Amino acid sequence: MNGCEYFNQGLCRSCTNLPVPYAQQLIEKQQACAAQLPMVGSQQWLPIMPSAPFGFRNKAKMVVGGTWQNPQLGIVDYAGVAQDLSACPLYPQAMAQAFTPIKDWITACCLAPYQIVARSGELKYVLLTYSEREQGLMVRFVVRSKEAIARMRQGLAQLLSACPAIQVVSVNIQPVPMAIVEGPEEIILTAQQSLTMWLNDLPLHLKPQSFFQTNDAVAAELYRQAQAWLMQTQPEKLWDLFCGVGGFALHAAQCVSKPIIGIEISSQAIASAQQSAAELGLESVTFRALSADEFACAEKAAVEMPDTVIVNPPRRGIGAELCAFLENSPSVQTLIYSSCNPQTLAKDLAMLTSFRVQQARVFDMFAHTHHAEVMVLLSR
Ligand SMILES: C[S@@+](CC[C@H](N)C(=O)[O-])C[C@H]1O[C@@H](n2cnc3c(N)ncnc32)[C@H](O)[C@@H]1O
Repeated sequence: MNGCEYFNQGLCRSCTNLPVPYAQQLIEKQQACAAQLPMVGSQQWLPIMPSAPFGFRNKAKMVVGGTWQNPQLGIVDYAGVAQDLSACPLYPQAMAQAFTPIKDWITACCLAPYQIVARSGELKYVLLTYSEREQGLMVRFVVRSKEAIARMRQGLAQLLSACPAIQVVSVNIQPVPMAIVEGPEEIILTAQQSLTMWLNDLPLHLKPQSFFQTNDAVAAELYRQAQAWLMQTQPEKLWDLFCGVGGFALHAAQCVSKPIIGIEISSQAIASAQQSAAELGLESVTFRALSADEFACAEKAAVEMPDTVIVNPPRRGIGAELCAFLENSPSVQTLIYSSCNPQTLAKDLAMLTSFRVQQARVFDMFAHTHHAEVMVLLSR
């Protein structure tokens, strides 16, 4: 027995490591990361940050299957057969409690689940995010077209009264019959436009399309670790590249009173980060919506360079251009690289030949899977 009936009955295999006792999973994950990152010496690894074994995911990505009269939220196989995963133990109870009212509402609005093979139906995914401190939910419905939006607007009050934890409801339009989860257009139905996530007592305002770390407790420790390293190195000027809604930059501003610039490609995420900075009265932090590569190359010609850079890129890593930029920017003495993909981290570190690893730590953001978040402190 491992705490998940779906796994035990062979109905879901997403948590591939579930049969391995959690303490052993941590040992194996640490070993796998160390093997992928030979540039980190054995003495440089700090103890792995564990996750709670269950109830830790602050977001759920549910494929919608079944029929509008009897919708299923979970996974759908290639033959179109749906497996409901509403009782997945990775979700906090408050999130799990929302699934029934959401299903009832799908029925009330006659939202037909999208059929991949027939290319019929409307509703593709339900995406949920839970804020523990607010005890609030953001619910996004990914649909094929705008056909059902009027019905959804009309029924909104019914959904909010059936599940008062829901604070933000939006509809994402994804017309393309491909595996991409969401499309560029998002229509927010509620007056409230963002959900406030709290980490280490900092408010981070999450809008529907912005990125947020999956596991609150582990993310909070990730940001505290970055703070601890910054306290040691005492930066004079800091950049946070790929800053999202500002997690690293806002935490850095708690312990560094020098100028901090956060850069992120999503203007929505930047608006959220600016809102947090204003609420916290942080005048030393500025945020700009730009591609990190473009910003770095333009700034090099234009203004003062930083001595410290934090990077937290998507799975592809920072890539050759940004590595070359950091290599060729002698003012950059300290680099903190947080990665959700040890493979691309290893590739990037191999290009950063002027930097040496000082410390590294694995964060078990994605328990029961082979995925790992690794953060590394480097100095020139
Ligand atoms: C792994 S997330 C990290 C977000 C943030 N650091 C955090 O802790 O939540 C990566 C972020 O990079 C952003 N991004 C993707 N490509 C980018 C680019 N070329 N330049 C700047 N930001 C980019 C994404 O929108 C996303 O918010």
